[in-house]
Amino acid sequence: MLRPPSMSRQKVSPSQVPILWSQAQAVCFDVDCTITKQDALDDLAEFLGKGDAVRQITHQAMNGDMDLDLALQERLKIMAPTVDSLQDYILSNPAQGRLVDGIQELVQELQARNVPIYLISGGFRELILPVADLLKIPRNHIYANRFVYMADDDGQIRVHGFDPTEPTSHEGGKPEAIRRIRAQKPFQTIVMIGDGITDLEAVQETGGADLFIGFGGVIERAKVVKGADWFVNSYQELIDALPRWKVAMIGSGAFASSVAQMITHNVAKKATFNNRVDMYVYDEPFGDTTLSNAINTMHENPKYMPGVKFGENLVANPDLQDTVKDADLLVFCAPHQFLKNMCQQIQTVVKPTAKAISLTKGIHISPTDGPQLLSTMIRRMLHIECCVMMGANLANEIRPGGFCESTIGSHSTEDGEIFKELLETDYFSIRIISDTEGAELAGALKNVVAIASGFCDGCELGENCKAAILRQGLEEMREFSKRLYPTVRDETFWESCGVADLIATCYGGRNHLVAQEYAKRAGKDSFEQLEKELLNGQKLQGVLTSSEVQAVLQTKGWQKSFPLFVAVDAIVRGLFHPKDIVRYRTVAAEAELKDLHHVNSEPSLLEKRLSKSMRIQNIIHFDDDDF
Ligand SMILES: NC(=O)c1ccc[n+]([C@@H]2O[C@H](COP(=O)([O-])OP(=O)(O)OC[C@H]3O[C@@H](n4cnc5c(N)ncnc54)[C@H](O)[C@@H]3O)[C@@H](O)[C@H]2O)c1
Ligand SMILES: O=P(O)(O)OC[C@H](O)CO
Repeated sequence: MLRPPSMSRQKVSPSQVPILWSQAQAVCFDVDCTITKQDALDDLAEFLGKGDAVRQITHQAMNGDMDLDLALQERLKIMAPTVDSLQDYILSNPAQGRLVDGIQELVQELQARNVPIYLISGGFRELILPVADLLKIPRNHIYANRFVYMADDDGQIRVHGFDPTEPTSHEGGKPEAIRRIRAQKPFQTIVMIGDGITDLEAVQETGGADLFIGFGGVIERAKVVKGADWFVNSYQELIDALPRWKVAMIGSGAFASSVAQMITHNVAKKATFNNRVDMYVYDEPFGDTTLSNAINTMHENPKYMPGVKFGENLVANPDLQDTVKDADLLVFCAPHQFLKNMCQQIQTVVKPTAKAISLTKGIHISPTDGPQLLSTMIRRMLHIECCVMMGANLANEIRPGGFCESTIGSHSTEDGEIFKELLETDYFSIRIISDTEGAELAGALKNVVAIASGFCDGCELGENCKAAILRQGLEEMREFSKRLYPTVRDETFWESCGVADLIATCYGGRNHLVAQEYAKRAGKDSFEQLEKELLNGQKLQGVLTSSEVQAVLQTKGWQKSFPLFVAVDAIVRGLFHPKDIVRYRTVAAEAELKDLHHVNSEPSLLEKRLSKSMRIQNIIHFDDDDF
């Protein structure tokens, strides 16, 4: 008996086992009798007519009763396969037929959660490759032995031994392989799954695995049963214990409802998600009941998106804290003026491990920190990661049979993939980019250009003029974003979140619609009145965003570089007629003068948004990480 007694290790406490399993950042599998039904060397020996002798040695080694390298040498000596016989064996034993029941499903479930999988085997690489390929496990995730070949006197090329530099050719090879994996990627939690004593060893050494799951579906070894943190005979047990993302939608307006409709159907189909979706509803009376009650009875949002059916797995909840408290994935889709207050309400109940995505378009102006991206505000207030989804996605056009594209901006590819899995459908196609800031700013700023386009159409200035406004708008969106964040990429503006959203919103959006009516009525009715009259409770984002953009321009002294943005704001404030959008460059210059001489007028929207102290002390400051 060559191995040190394995029982000295303190086992993981039973309450910690499911937690570690659900938080596994990488899972390592033994191969023989764990992923495949046989020990490949035993099977090869059988194929070569040397089964009995080899099986006996394997059994001794797997039970920890024989030195590993000696066992390997002995078995190879007995078999001495030629290259041709190895090929014959591999071809006559396709990987599919060698797999243990349930392993393919477990591997797929882990892959769907972006958990990297490694194979760590005392077996041989040549015999493992077809299995790895079938399971879509990258070949550089395999730690296994390699045959060494030599030509015999009779001209046959035969296996002569093995490469002693591979970690699993020696005692303690499996923990060594895990140490090598950690050296490449600093995973916090690594799980090892296997049937043998050498697999159990992988958890017993410093730098080894954090949890050992013994697998007895092929062979049950008493020492492994005793030493394992968790012993299972079926992979279904592990699949059932995997976490399922629980989703909360924060918002219940038109777009929130269209998106919730897609989410409810996606989670019902995909095992990575909990089937129930909670939706926060800012409640209001609806007929003789409340909107949240109506949603729960009708399985649609009869006020903001009538006729679009949610799955029955959506639960509308007027209690914001209750909606988010168990959620792993938070989808923020409320008008941006309400977002800060919502974040304040849920600060103490959001799971620290939750992840967020913001679909909200706008910028937040913090009285202390100045302007912030909404994703930054969510990140800072809730201490969780937040990515964004922006795109040409008019809510009332999102439906089966239609088609649209959207852009997820995410610093983490993994988070981007999780949200893509949640949100993508065959009629809602998503691309992930890393330029989160560019995507978010494009989504917010296009609403300002949409107002300009509404002025064009309301004053019948023609398509040439509107195209010129859109071109200038796109240019200012790009320039503004890049000045705030030098990392913003030009290419982002060619994505759905850029030019496509600009076009959709300037032709079919609510900002365009209301600005057009404002122009038709020559500015006699305020945007606030028109919003009430035309949108049935839906909220405009462009007017607020316009004033928020002005706050940035004025503080930075950038007005001259953004004449369209300045002109839109001046028209919205009633300083010019909407038809003046056609001469936005001169309007921008005149607006500056008008503002200077307008000392006794009503405070502008911009002034209202800036706190008194900020104006007096002129202390709006922009730290690098505010943007
Ligand atoms: N509608 C679209 O086509 C669309 C598309 C893409 C992105 N977006 C963005 O998504 C965000 C949400 O838009 P939407 O269309 O889902 O909403 P909406 O404008 O249709 O509805 C307004 C929502 O605000 C809620 N509300 C009203 N007062 C509130 C308060 N005091 N506190 C909290 N909530 C309150 C209402 O109940 C309603 O759910 C916006 O930023 C918008 O720009 C909208
Ligand atoms: O209807 P709007 O103007 O709020 O724009 C809707 C969306 O942002 C379009 O993607």
